[in-house]
Amino acid sequence: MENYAYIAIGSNIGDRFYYLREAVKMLDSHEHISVAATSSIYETEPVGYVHQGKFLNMVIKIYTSLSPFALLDVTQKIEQNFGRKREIRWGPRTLDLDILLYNHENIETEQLTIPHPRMTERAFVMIPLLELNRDIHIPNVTQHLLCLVDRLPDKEGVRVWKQKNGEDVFALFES
Ligand SMILES: Nc1ncnc2c1ncn2[C@@H]1O[C@H](COP(=O)(O)OP(=O)(O)OP(=O)(O)O)[C@@H](O)[C@H]1O
Ligand SMILES: Nc1nc2c(c(=O)[nH]1)N=C(CO)CN2
Repeated sequence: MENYAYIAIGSNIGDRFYYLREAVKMLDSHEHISVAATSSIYETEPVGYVHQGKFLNMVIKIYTSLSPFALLDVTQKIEQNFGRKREIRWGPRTLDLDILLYNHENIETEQLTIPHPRMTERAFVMIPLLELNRDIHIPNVTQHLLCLVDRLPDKEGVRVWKQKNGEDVFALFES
């Protein structure tokens, strides 16, 4: 599994914790994906379309032998598996998986953009990402990421909901 990727996971309908856990389990059970690290889980105020419930958000790091497009196919199938409906842009969803980074690649196609185009504007993504790797480098971003996050307007709405517990990927889910 020669490639790494960071994936943001969000849910704001139903049993949000269940959806996050199942998404991580389904990714890890794929023969070409191995989950290497999970952030804490954060409860976050909705951004964009604000008339919806709070989200649970987290970021994970994976290793994979899949191409970025094959990985997108897997994440979209997992979303569909949990009955995600796309009704309102940035609206409520049982499960949302965004590929943030794939190695150090820049990809710009209609189907897939990496780095994820809105990731640096979103504290609900950047705070868990920096928890996993404070020294992470995002292609084409020259600003210091901690300064960047400090200026994000949604930062106050991001609170730890379940602290990461130990090094085991699934330790988080056992308590
Ligand atoms: N890096 C990426 N990760 C996931 N999907 C992506 C990415 N880049 C482009 N897409 C495309 O975005 C499309 C719409 O995604 P989606 O409906 O999840 O958007 P959203 O979650 O409502 O908004 P946002 O993209 O701002 O998070 C997907 O069908 C997918 O093809
Ligand atoms: N707090 C929060 N707000 C959002 C989220 C999300 O995951 N968390 N996802 C969105 C669309 O991708 C739009 N707004």
